[in-house]
Formats: sequence, structure tokens, C-alpha cells
Amino acid sequence: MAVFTPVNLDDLTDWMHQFKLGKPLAIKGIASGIENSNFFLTTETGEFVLTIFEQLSFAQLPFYLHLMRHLAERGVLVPVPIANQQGEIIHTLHGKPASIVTKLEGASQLDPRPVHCAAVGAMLAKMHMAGEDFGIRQPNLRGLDWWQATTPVVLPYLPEDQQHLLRAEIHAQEAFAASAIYRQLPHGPVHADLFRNNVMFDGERLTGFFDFYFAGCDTWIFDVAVTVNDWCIDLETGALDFARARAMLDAYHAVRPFNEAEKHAWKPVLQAGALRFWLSRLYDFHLPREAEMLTPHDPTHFERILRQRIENPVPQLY
Ligand SMILES: Nc1ncnc2c1ncn2[C@@H]1O[C@H](COP(=O)(O)OP(=O)(O)O)[C@@H](O)[C@H]1O
Ligand SMILES: N[C@@H](CCOP(=O)(O)O)C(=O)O
Repeated sequence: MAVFTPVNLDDLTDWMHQFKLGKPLAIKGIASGIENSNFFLTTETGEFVLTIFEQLSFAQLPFYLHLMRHLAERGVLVPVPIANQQGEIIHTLHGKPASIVTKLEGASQLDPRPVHCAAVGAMLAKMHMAGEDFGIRQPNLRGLDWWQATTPVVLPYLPEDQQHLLRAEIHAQEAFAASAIYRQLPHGPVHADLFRNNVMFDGERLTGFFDFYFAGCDTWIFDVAVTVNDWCIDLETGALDFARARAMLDAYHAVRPFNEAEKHAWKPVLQAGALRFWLSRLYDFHLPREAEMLTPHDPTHFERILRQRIENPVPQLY
């Protein structure tokens, strides 16, 4: 259960007048979110998702919501934020920031085959290119600075072998971030959390990417690595599934060819993608937020992935 701020139809009767969506007919809380209060909203004109932001402030939201609108206008399949009659897409409900976006059809594909990975790879490349001229800049707030700040916080909770792995990987990533190769990596807005549960499919047809609230500006190849590390692995061991990875990478490359620097950077970036989620899961596991309602994700999953990426060959980018 993850509706922190309840909303019912009575709350919406007057509030919905600011939109041209017709009368609200039904509202139903969505149980699976962990950050926000989400609802499926049916109106006279269609189906939407209403979100009340529990963590993000009014000041932080323009990057995410305007990015979604920018991408949608360029044909990337993402939820479209609905503007009110004043043209605003960030609203206020129960004193908190809120949005209404279009509802994507379908469901998450939690057991993907190469055909699904190819669809995700092609749409991801399209998204990166479409984001190039987006005007708002915000760094990836879960990037190197955050890893450096978080490492000393979690280290005291870890046994020695994990401490050693974490220290070594942070040093490797600091050196990589200072390298000439790193400076040649194309960058721009990235999703940064494009896991299986953040993409909708209707059968084999991808219907959209959603949950942009970890988005920020980073290297595009980092986004590819985060995505491969979730979609193209054996979930038990963390080992890469080369058939799925090949399908995703080839489809991406067909839309936006990888450059030479990205080909050289691929292995350390896959490690970076694993480190980022190992660290956030360690943090949530050992320092859970007050009133956290859900069981934290298992950090050892990303420790396994990180060890796998360090120790084993990775598929070439082309
Ligand atoms: N635009 C959308 N279209 C369809 N379903 C959505 C949409 N946005 C969210 N959902 C549903 O709501 C659930 C929770 O959304 P999510 O953005 O992951 O929440 P949180 O950020 O709180 O983790 C998703 O798993 C999905 O089922
Ligand atoms: N994908 C991250 C956690 C972020 O959760 P989300 O449901 O908002 O995508 C992880 O698996 O650690």
C-alpha cells in the first residue's frame, strides 16, 4: 500500500474545473509506488494517472515534467503531462505538488525476451536524441558526487570484503570520470532508472517509459548500462544474457550509433550502473527513511551484478 495522501471524487469535483478533461468519474489508488501517491483517474474524456508528490518539491518538478512533455512532443512514448487552462503542468492538491499525465496502455514485462529488449533499446536511443535540445539542465542527483557522499555513510555497516569492493570501485570510477575517454562521452537528459517495472508493453509493443523522477543529465551510455543491467541479466546470478543484451544494443545502435569513446567506456560504465544501485539499496537498507512502508530492495543483487561486470567479459557495443 503506498497511497500516502488519500484523494476521493469529492476532492476533485471543483479541482478538475481547471482542466478540459470533463467530469471525474472514478479514482483508484495505485498500490505499487514507493515515492508518491498515485491514482488511476477516469474522467469523461479518458484515463489518466494523478500523482501527488510526497518527496519532490515544486521547485524540483519542472525538470521532470517539462522533460516528459518535451519528449512526448518529439514522438518518444512517455506519459504526457496535462496542462490546465493556464497552460501549467505542475498543480497543487491537498497543499502538495501534483500532476495529471496520460495513462499508458499495457503492463510491465517482467520476463523480457530479446524482442522486448530491442524495443527498449530503440526507444531509449530515440529518447536520448530527442532530449538533446531540452532547455533545463539538472545533474543526475544519483551520480558520482552522491556515490562519494554516500560511500562513507554505508561503509561502517559492511563486512570487510564488501568494504574492499566498494572502496575499490569508487576509486576506479573516480579515475574513469577524470579520463579523456569520459570527456568524449555524449551526454544529456537520461532516465537513469529504466528498469523492467518502469516500461509498459502491450504484448510485444512498447507503449511507454514512465517514472522519470530519477532523471537528470548524465552520459547516455550510463543510461544504456543501467537498462542493460536490469533487462538483460539472469536475475538469480546477475550474469549478462548475451542474446538480450545484443538485441538491446543493436537496436539502440541502429537509431543512434555508439561512438568510439562509448565503446571503450562500456565496461567501466556497466560497473558504474551496478555501483549506483548497490549504493542506493545499501543506503535504504541500513538507513531506512522514517515511516518507510515497504521492504527495502535487496542490496546483494547489485553487489552480485557489480562483481559479475568486473570479473567477466561484456558484449561489445557493435
Ligand atoms: N502513466 C502511467 N500509465 C500507466 N500506469 C502508470 C503510469 N504511471 C504510473 N503507473 C502505475 O503506477 C505504478 C507506480 O508508479 P511509479 O511511478 O513507479 O511510482 P513511484 O515513483 O511512487 O515508485 C506503476 O508501477 C504503474 O503500474
Ligand atoms: N529501481 C531502483 C529503485 C527505484 O524504484 P522505482 O520503483 O521508483 O523505479 C532499484 O531497483 O533499486
